[in-house]
Amino acid sequence: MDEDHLFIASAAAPALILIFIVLYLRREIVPSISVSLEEDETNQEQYDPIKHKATKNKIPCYDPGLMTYLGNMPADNADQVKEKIIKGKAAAEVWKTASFQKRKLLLKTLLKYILHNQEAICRVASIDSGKPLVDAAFGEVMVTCEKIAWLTREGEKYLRPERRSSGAMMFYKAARVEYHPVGVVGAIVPWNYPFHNVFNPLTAALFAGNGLVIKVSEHASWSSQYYGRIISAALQAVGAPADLVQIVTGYAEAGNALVTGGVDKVIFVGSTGVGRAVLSAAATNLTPVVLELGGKDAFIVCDDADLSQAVPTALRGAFQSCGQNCAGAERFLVQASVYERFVDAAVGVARQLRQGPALGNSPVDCGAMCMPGLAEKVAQLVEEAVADGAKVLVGGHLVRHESGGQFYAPTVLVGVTPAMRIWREEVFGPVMVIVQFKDDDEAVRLANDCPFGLGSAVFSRSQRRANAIGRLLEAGMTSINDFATTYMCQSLPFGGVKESGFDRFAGIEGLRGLCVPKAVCEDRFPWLMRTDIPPLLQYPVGDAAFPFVCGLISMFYGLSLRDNLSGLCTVISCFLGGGKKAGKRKANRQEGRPQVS
Ligand SMILES: NC(=O)c1ccc[n+]([C@@H]2O[C@H](COP(=O)([O-])OP(=O)(O)OC[C@H]3O[C@@H](n4cnc5c(N)ncnc54)[C@H](O)[C@@H]3O)[C@@H](O)[C@H]2O)c1
Repeated sequence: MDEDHLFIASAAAPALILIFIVLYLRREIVPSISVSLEEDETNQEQYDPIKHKATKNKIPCYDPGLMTYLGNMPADNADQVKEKIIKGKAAAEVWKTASFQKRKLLLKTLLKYILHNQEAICRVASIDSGKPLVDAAFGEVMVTCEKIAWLTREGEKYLRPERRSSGAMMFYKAARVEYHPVGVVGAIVPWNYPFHNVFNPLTAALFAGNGLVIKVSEHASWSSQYYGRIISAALQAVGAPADLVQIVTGYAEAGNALVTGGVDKVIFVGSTGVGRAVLSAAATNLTPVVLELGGKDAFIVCDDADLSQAVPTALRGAFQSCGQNCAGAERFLVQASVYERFVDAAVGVARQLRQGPALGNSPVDCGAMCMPGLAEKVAQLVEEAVADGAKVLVGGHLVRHESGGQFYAPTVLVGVTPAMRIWREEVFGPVMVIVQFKDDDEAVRLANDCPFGLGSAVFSRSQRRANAIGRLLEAGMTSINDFATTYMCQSLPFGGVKESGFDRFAGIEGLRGLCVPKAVCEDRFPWLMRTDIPPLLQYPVGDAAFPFVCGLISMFYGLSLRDNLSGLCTVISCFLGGGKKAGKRKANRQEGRPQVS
């Protein structure tokens, strides 16, 4: 090395070390939290619906697969819910000024905990809902991690004030939208994904600067105590107000109190029937509501689809979490020429599915039905369809497991017609209904012949064809050559049309929906131009006021140059003539002289 190089190297080395030191000191330290799981250890007592009867104040909890009794959770009454809302409001007042850096730190603290405790989270969710660990890893943990990753990466960009055009007439004004937190969000969620259903509204609401009062389902309340401890620890670790998140456990009364108790926005995730009740209760205080309701998604397989891709995806769409997915595929529409092959392949796999308690002694593909009575409801829908001419190729019955758990067998059903109840009603269970179609028009007609419109999927080797079909589907979401991927792209809005609800949760739209979009307009060049009302428009207006305004309108909005120029001439002539008159009247007024008309 010559002397020059030696000199450069000796000068660069300290600079590099300095840069590393600065970067090291400036690195973000995400706090670690530790949360005890001991209190959630299950006992081995068998759940007994008579001995462990639900009461007004008490929710008995049990594992729907093993049927072990997990203990009771308190059922909040209306007053207790209102107290929680008040606490949440006070905390939200403090949190609304938290910097984006702090909000991100809170979310990253949660993410860090989740990543280091994936197994514990999946086990707790499996115990509470009956789903296998793999399904919990997908539907509870992975989507939550993606949501946090998106919020921390892109959320700030969409909540910062956004410039808007001010238009030709207002060229001298600067316009923008500011996104201010709504205050306290009230979320009411179902039982199907106990972990994700809590952390989904929580992460977005808190990131947008709000507090959250969340009511979990009476059918999956037990795990909420563990989530509550995670949330408290994370809030404390970043110095956020302790009361920022309030968890409500209870029945319909508690849900109703949350809707009517003064929250600033309601996110309701649940059935269409209860959604209607929530909407009508929210009308009392004119509280805005997002409704994320039921679904009965169509899954369309065209004759040119790659069946080796479509069939495994279809099976996951039908049997993930035992079909207890709002955006689960329920109606499989398959083109006639590939129908037999599709059915044979699906039946071949469905026959091999293992079912049982998620945390039992042997591995399972399908778990239990979380809600009591749901397995029987599914059985009734299938039996009725069979009585009307449908044919069960696999399953089609309740499963009597030694644990006594709530199981319905993974089922493949063909020969279903639109006249049957199972065609129109949400099953929310492991039933794959496969129907043939002739051509693309018929596929679209069948898919849209449904009161729901949440998700949808289209499979074709021609992406153009799949998109053409997808555009015609009455649904809030469409995945092309895949299933439910729109939800893994967390920048996309989630929500449906028709009886699947309205407004959007998740994505840019959902995040901004948790804010008040405040319109702000100010002078663009305050040092150069101020907005004064021209004298002839000041009260009392001058004689030329009307032609002046008409001239302005033609000048700015005329469709031809001639119109624009003619408007300009009118404005100038009014200004020169009428302006004087009005100016004189104004001067008279100011001097207390009588006005001359
Ligand atoms: N679109 C979505 O994002 C989405 C996601 C998951 C589940 N779901 C739907 O949820 C349904 C299954 O869940 P579920 O059986 O728990 O639904 P549900 O409507 O019975 O209950 C949902 C929640 O509402 C509460 N509730 C009941 N009555 C209430 C009232 N009068 N006022 C306020 N709250 C009340 C419940 O206690 C529960 O917490 C399915 O229809 C499914 O499609 C939709």
